[in-house]
Amino acid sequence: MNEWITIAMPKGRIFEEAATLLRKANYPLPDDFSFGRKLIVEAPEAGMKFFLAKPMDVATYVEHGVADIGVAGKDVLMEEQRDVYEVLDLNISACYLAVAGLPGERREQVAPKVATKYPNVATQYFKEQGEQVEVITLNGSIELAPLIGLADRIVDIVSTGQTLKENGLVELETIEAVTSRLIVNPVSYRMKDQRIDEIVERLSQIVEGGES
Ligand SMILES: Nc1ncnc2c1ncn2[C@@H]1O[C@H](COP(=O)(O)OP(=O)(O)OP(=O)(O)O)[C@@H](O)[C@H]1O
Ligand SMILES: O=P(O)(O)OC[C@H]1O[C@H](OP(=O)(O)OP(=O)(O)O)[C@H](O)[C@@H]1O
Repeated sequence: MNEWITIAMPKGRIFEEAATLLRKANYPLPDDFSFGRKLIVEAPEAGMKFFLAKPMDVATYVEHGVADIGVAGKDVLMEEQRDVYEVLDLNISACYLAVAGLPGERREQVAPKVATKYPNVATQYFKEQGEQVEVITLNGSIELAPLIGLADRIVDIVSTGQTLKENGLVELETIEAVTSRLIVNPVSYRMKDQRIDEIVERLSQIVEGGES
């Protein structure tokens, strides 16, 4: 067998779509690939070892080289700014980052509070807009912040818009489109270039063929 490739997979909503891509690319994945409570699964025939990580942590594992490659949302890559190569847009888990708030929020307010799971993205965005804000970092349920008076606006992921709608919030500005990306550790790319190129090629055929 060739050398092993270690892959960091994100738990949660991206996982199934990424697993479907791998299956379509004909990688023989083991029966326990749904992981359950297991965190590491091997696919010996494919020469691949997978581990399951929090989506926000995938780029950290890849940067440190404990994973050769990984699947991460563009939102995570923008927030984390890790030293990894972003080699392929997998075109899955599409959503976007946006600014939202209560309807009629006074935009001229001095240094409004902005709640978000993406403090770096929010800070950078408002700096580019020339607007002074106070960023408050939360770990989830971001839409709650303006409803209970913690923040004036939020920066968060929007997909269907359902969460904003059900909580009476409105989108104010779009920041960036988000899809999941294949990322690679720079040293792994040098040491295992043939194997990684083959994976990128097989996955890109599925993505470009509109099969993802
Ligand atoms: N509503 C959504 N629709 C589509 N993609 C989304 C949505 N929300 C997030 N994503 C994408 O999926 C990735 C993972 O989101 P997910 O909600 O599974 O994990 P998380 O919220 O970061 O982690 P956790 O819920 O475990 O704290 C995000 O980084 C983003 O790229
Ligand atoms: O536009 P929608 O389709 O409603 O999706 C957007 C919601 O999905 C994500 O939340 P998630 O489900 O990850 O929960 P969280 O609050 O724990 O981040 C995101 O943070 C929004 O709240």
